[in-house]
Order: sequence, then C-alpha cells, then structure tokens
Amino acid sequence: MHDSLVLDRVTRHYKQVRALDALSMTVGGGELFGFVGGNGAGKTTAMRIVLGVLAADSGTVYWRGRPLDLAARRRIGYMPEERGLYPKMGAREQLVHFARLHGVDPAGARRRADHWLERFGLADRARDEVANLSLGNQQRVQLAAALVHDPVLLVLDEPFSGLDPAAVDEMSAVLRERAAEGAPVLFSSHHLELVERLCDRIGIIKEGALVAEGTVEELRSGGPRRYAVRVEPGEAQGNWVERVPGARAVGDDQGAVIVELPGGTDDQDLLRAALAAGPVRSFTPHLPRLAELYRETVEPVRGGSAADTADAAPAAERSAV
Ligand SMILES: Nc1ncnc2c1ncn2[C@@H]1O[C@H](COP(=O)(O)OP(=O)(O)OP(=O)(O)O)[C@@H](O)[C@H]1O
Repeated sequence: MHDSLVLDRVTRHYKQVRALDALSMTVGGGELFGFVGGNGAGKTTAMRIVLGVLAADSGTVYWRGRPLDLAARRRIGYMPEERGLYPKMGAREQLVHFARLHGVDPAGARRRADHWLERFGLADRARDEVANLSLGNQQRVQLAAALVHDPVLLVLDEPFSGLDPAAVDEMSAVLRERAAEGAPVLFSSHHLELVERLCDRIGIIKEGALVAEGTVEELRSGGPRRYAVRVEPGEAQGNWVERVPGARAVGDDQGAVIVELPGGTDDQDLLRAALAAGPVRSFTPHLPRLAELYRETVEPVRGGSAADTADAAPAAERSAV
C-alpha cells in the first residue's frame, strides 16, 4: 500500500524489560487503526519509536515503502500520552508555535491555528492560557496541535481519555475525516466499545507483540462457532449444554447462554438438547464483542489491575486509564 506505515519486527528493551518483541504491523493509508492492549503492553513504546523520540533495538519503521526518516517524521501529527502543551501559553499562540516548528510559514501557521480553533469551537478561548481550559478543551487544543501542520500520518496516544461524549464524537469525526483524506491514523485506546465502533482495523498487543489483528468483522467471526440460546423456564440455565459432546457454556448475554461448539458438532444437536430442556425462546449465532475477544486474548494482563479490563464501559463514562 502506497501510504502505509509499516513496523517490521521492532524490538525494544528497557534494561531487562522487553517492551516490544519483534512487533510487526501495518496501518494502511486512509485507515483508522485502533491499537489496544493492557497497561504495559507496549503501545506507547511503539508509538514513540514511530515518532523517533525513542530508538528501536532492532527492526525498522517504514513509511511509503522507505525507512522513516527525519523529513517524513516532521509530517507526522503526534499526540503524546503525557501531553505536550505549554500550560502558560495561550491556545492560539501555542498552535502557531507548533505549526512553525513543523516548518509552516508565519501567515500559514496563523491561518491554520485559527481554522482548528474555529473547528473545535475554541475561537473565543484563543487567548486563554491552556492551564485555564477544561480538560476536554485542553485535549482539543492538543489534537489541534497534532493537526496544525497538516500531517500526512497521525499517531495518537489515548486521544479519547478523559473526554465527555460530545468531545468523543467530535474527536472521532476529525479522525474519520483525516483517514478519509488518505492519512493512516494510528491511535491507542482502552475504550473498546469506541474502538469497535470507530476503527477500520484493530491490533491487539500483548507483551510487546500483536496477538490479533484484523477488521472488527474478521476478529469477531474468526473464532470458534458460538450460539446464544435462551431456554426457559425449566432447568438451571446452561446445564443442558453438557449433554452435547464438546459443547461449552462460555458466558451469558441477557438471559441467553452463550455456547461454543467444537468443529465437528452439528448445531442441530445443540438445538435438540435445548428443546429437550424446555421451550426455546431464541437460538442465534453469536459473534463476540471486541471486549469479549480482548478478555479472551489478553488476560491475564501483565502487571495490570482489574481496572485494565473494565474497558467495555461506554467511553463517556471512562476517564484516562
Ligand atoms: N522509560 C521506561 N523505563 C523502563 N521501563 C519502561 C519505560 N517505559 C516503559 N517501560 C516498560 O515497558 C513496557 C511497555 O510500556 P508502554 O508504556 O509502552 O506500554 P503501554 O501499552 O503504552 O501501556 P499503558 O496502556 O499503560 O499506557 C512496560 O513493561 C513498561 O513498564
């Protein structure tokens, strides 16, 4: 793909800790790529290496088929996890500064700063010091700073953390637009519901390597066959499943038991067992949500806590993890 960002077997250690373990992934031009993984999985390290603020021990990052060099890196729009605004500088002055840093001429820098302030509804806050803005508005300025030099590639470390629903929608729309214009957009997030809704493709990283990658549909339909079966009333939910050789109850969903079937098993056997247990209210194929896939793929999370896995909550209810 012409405008792809490619990480090819990128490895990075911090002393004894292997943060990236021959990580390979591709973000195509025009693609919104959601990078998910538990705390400490290696997302920030990978993004910093793309940006060139951190060196890889081995492996290469390619952009448009060539190793990413300094000139190309200046055309990346980056939102660092630790954020990077000057708290005492006015919002507009700051944006002009970042545009200039990336080589935009003074008039162009002012024009673009005004464009993004307008776009994010911050025109009347242009002179406010960033420290005096709300968290959501600071984040808008942060995104504007990543966009102000018209980047051809976006790398955003948890751009949605701490945003209210309106800001999430606004941020999503801007990322979609950039992708529609042809830029690869790579962003990390713990908001799985949002990632599932927004992304063209998703990569799940664990212990420094991708453990799953694909479109939402590919990931959801790639696992073993599952059915959601509601039998009622009658037996204790799910006990009847044991009568089908190899079948496993793996969860429940609004009163239905989720049953996983092994390769050779006929789904009619499952239906017959359900009918024998009581009236069957529903019997439908079940595709796991990203949150389920994530739990099955990633857990237990290395060095993480229970909070890492509460990701399925609506984005609006989650702040920075
Ligand atoms: N500066 C550093 N010094 C030592 N170890 C580090 C440093 N930065 C990261 N690590 C370690 O490298 C691993 C990967 O960390 P990284 O920050 O890339 O993960 P992450 O996926 O971005 O996590 P999070 O979701 O918490 O932001 C972790 O084990 C982390 O503790």
